Amino acid sequence: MMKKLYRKYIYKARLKNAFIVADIVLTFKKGDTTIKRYPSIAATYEQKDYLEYVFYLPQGLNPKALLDKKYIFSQTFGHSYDLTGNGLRYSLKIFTKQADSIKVYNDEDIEVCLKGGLPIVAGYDHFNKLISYNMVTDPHLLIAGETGSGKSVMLRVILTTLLIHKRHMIDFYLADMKRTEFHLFRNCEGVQQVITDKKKLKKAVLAIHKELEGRGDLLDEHGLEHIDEYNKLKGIEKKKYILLCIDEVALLRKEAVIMDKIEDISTQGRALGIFLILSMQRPDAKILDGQLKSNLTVRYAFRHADLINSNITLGSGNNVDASKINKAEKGKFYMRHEVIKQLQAPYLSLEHAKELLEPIKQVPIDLPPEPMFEAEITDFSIPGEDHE
Ligand SMILES: Nc1ncnc2c1ncn2[C@@H]1O[C@H](COP(=O)(O)OP(=O)(O)OP(=O)(O)O)[C@@H](O)[C@H]1O
Repeated sequence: MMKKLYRKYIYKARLKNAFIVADIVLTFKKGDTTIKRYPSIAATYEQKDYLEYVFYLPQGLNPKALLDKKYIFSQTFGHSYDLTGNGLRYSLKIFTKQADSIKVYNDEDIEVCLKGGLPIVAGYDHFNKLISYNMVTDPHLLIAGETGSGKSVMLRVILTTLLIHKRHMIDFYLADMKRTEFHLFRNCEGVQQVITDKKKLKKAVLAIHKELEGRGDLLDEHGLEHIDEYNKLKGIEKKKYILLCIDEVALLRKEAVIMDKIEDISTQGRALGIFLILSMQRPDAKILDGQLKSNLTVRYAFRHADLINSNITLGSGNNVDASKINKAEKGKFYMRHEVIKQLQAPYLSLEHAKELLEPIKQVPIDLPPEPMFEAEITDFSIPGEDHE
């Protein structure tokens, strides 16, 4: 009993000290006296995997004073924490146990992610909840991390999930610049092209860019703002979403035309239903310079080489360092979405993915190659479109 009380005292003292050090305080004058009110710690609960604090901000203290200084929690307790609250009452959970290192991809958890939009799977949080987000609202994703940190498995998870559950909504263009992974998706329904060389990629990117411009014109003509609105019109041919996924985009750093068009897609793709997933080992400041980087609003940072690289991917000043992820912690990453969270990617082996994709494999037909990308570079039409 005594021990427990003492522990609670120590816990409270640590959090109180954090408030003092970060100056999370309401200061006001009463007569000649300056009064300081720190948040009041109402309770501490020791749970199996975490320690929870409940605290209240003093009335009159802008919650921004707390949220701007959240860094103090990672400085005091490490990165495994979760802060939630309503402007007055807050819960701060400090996780004492790391989540299990392997979470096998399973239908039950994926099912929960499938409601609404285009679900992009991320990973398990501290509550063992599989987090995902909607690509229609957050259209472009960057995945970065050192070799062997889990990027390819992550892409396998994302693409397999989309192919199995949402292929009727998307045309997939998958560019595998390392020629290692995407053969898995060849001949799957929905996959328009698996591309492994720069020349073909250039044609594909130019064609997608042409489609981007065409869709822009269509929206202008109809006075609409989003391709989803266009698709609700009667008597039109619906436009599917287009997903361009490029593994190891850094190999394209000298390809000015490709990079230029990709930047355009990143700027205009949201409204036009054309989305990007780009992955790279080392976050390349040149490639990620300027517009493209700011348009890749969702970022997954697996283990990075150092803090400088981590800052390129996640942004600086957030007190998160993806180089601190241990080499043995495969599939662990920071997701930058609305906030930065540490997650554990589901593990999907190649064999398991093959098994899942088997029912949607089409028998390859020995026909001449797709006209869209094999034709002369002047032919930028998208298959399935009507042409005069
Ligand atoms: N989510 C995960 N859970 C458990 N283990 C994983 C996970 N992701 C990857 N691994 C393990 O790490 C190994 C390397 O992963 P992966 O091939 O995805 O790395 P990578 O970042 O793509 O590397 P490279 O850039 O060299 O291709 C996998 O073969 C697997 O054993």
